[in-house]
Amino acid sequence: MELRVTDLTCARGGLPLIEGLSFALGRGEALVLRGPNGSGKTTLLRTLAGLQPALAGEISCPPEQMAYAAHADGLKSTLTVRENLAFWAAIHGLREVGPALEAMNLQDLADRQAQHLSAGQKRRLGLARLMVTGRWLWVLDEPTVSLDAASVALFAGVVRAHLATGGAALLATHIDLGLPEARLLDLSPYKAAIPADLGFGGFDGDNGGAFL
Ligand SMILES: Nc1ncnc2c1ncn2[C@@H]1O[C@H](COP(=O)(O)OP(=O)(O)OP(=O)(O)O)[C@@H](O)[C@H]1O
Repeated sequence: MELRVTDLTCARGGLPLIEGLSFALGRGEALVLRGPNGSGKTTLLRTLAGLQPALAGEISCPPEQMAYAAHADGLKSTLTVRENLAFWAAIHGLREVGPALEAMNLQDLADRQAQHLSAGQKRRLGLARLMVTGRWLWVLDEPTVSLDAASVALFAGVVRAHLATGGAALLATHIDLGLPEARLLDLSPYKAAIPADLGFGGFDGDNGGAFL
């Protein structure tokens, strides 16, 4: 099983951002997306995860096989850390949350409500959630935001363990995760041409869609 993306075009706000993108990601592999702010990394991940349609191209793997972690952690604020994990585990037909608690160093916080966690602790819980989905393909958007160096290292270990058990990970990140085995995919060559029918100055891809 693998993720195969063929000749993909993605857009945000109605404007194509990436076009002609093809790559493959198999089990046991990690792929890190690279590209400057606004180059479309989040847009690509959202498209793969089925949150928005592709303008063109093919994605071989359905969103149901992916665990997507976006900027927002998607936590239930009044549930405890353990209850949050149990909630997600139940949705995915799993029961065991102990290894996920341990892997992201959450045991001492297991009975604390998510709303009372620090930003980094919330992020650790959001990442521990990946482990109770049972899904082979992790699609991760800036997973290390708010994490300290020790937690980044913990997370790299979790990803490595996932790869070792036949998983795969596609990540957008600006930092060095400490995963030297990961391949890099630079999105710069796939930058979409500005549609000619815009008819004026251009589009600044990094300012939220303001026209110059
Ligand atoms: N909801 C939205 N509506 C319209 N345009 C958007 C929206 N969200 C983002 N954009 C624009 O789409 C472009 C691509 O954004 P995207 O978030 O995919 O880039 P990115 O490569 O992930 O950036 P970063 O490295 O800053 O996280 C940017 O120009 C951005 O301003």
